[in-house]
Amino acid sequence: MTVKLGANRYGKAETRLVRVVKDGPVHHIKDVNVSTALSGDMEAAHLSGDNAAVLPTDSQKNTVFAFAREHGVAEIETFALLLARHFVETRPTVHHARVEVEEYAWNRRGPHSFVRDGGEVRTCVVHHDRDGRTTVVSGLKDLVVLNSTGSEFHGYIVDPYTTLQPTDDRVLATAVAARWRHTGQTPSYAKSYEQVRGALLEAFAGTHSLSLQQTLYAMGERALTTCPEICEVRLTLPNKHHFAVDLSPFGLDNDNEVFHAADRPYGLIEGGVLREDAPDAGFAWE
Ligand SMILES: O=c1[nH]c(=O)c2[nH]c(=O)[nH]c2[nH]1
Repeated sequence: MTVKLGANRYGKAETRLVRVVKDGPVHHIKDVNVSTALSGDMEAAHLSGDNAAVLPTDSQKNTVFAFAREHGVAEIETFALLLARHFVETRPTVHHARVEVEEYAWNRRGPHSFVRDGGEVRTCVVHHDRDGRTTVVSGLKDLVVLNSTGSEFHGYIVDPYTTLQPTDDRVLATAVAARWRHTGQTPSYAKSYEQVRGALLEAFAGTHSLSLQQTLYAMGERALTTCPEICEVRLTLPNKHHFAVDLSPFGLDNDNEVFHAADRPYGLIEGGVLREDAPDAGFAWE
C-alpha cells in the first residue's frame, strides 16, 4: 500500500496578546487572541524531518508580539491581514497563511482602569496566498439575546416520538455566533461590525418568530441589506430552551412567568444567507 501526505498546516494557536497604547495618562487597551497557520512546501518536514522550509511556530508567535509593538493593533482584521501578508511575502516556502483573531472587550473605568466586558467576542479569519488572493471573514460570538414573547412553534412533524406541545407563545433565546464574508477591501471593519451587529440585533428583536430557523434567515437578510460590503453571512444559533415550570402541584398558575432555563441538550440551528451574486467563497470559510 502506498500513502501520501494530505492537507496540512501548522502554526501557533492562541497567542494571547494585550497591547497598551499610552496617550499621556490616558491608556487604551486591546486584548486579543491570535492564531496563525501556515502551509506550503512542507512535504520534506513531514516525510523526512527536514525542517529547512519550516518557520517555527515560536517565531510566528514572536512576530505577533513584535508587530503589535511596531504597528499597533487597530482593527483585528487589519492586524490579521498584516501578519498573513508578512508570512507569505517574506518566506518563499510559505504559500498560504490563515490568521484568526478574537478580541475581548474592556470597558473604561478610569484613565488606566478597565472592567472586562463579559459579553460578546469579536472575531475574524483572514487568508492570504502567494497568488495574492485574500479573503476576510469577520464575526462575533457569545452575543446572548432573549425575547420574552413574540415566538411561536407549531405545525411541525408529529411522529410516534413526539411529546413537544405546539405553542403560540414562548421565550426565544440564543447565543448568536455570526460570521460574514467581505466582498473586497472594507474601508472600516469597525463600522461594518457595528452595522452588522446592529442589524442582527434589530432583526432578532423585530421578527415575530415562527421558528428559530425563520429568525436566522431574517437576521442574515437584515445584515446583508444593511451592510453592502458583505456578501454572505453564516449563523449558528443554539436554541436556549426556557421551559415554563408546572406550578399546579402548589396551587399556582404560570402564564409564561416562571421558566426553567435549561442548559443541555439544546437545539442547534445553523445556516447561511448570501447575495444571489455573491462571488465564489474560495478558501474564505476554511
Ligand atoms: O425554533 C425551533 N426550531 C426547531 O426546529 C425546533 N425543534 C424543537 O423541538 N423546538 C424548535 N424550535
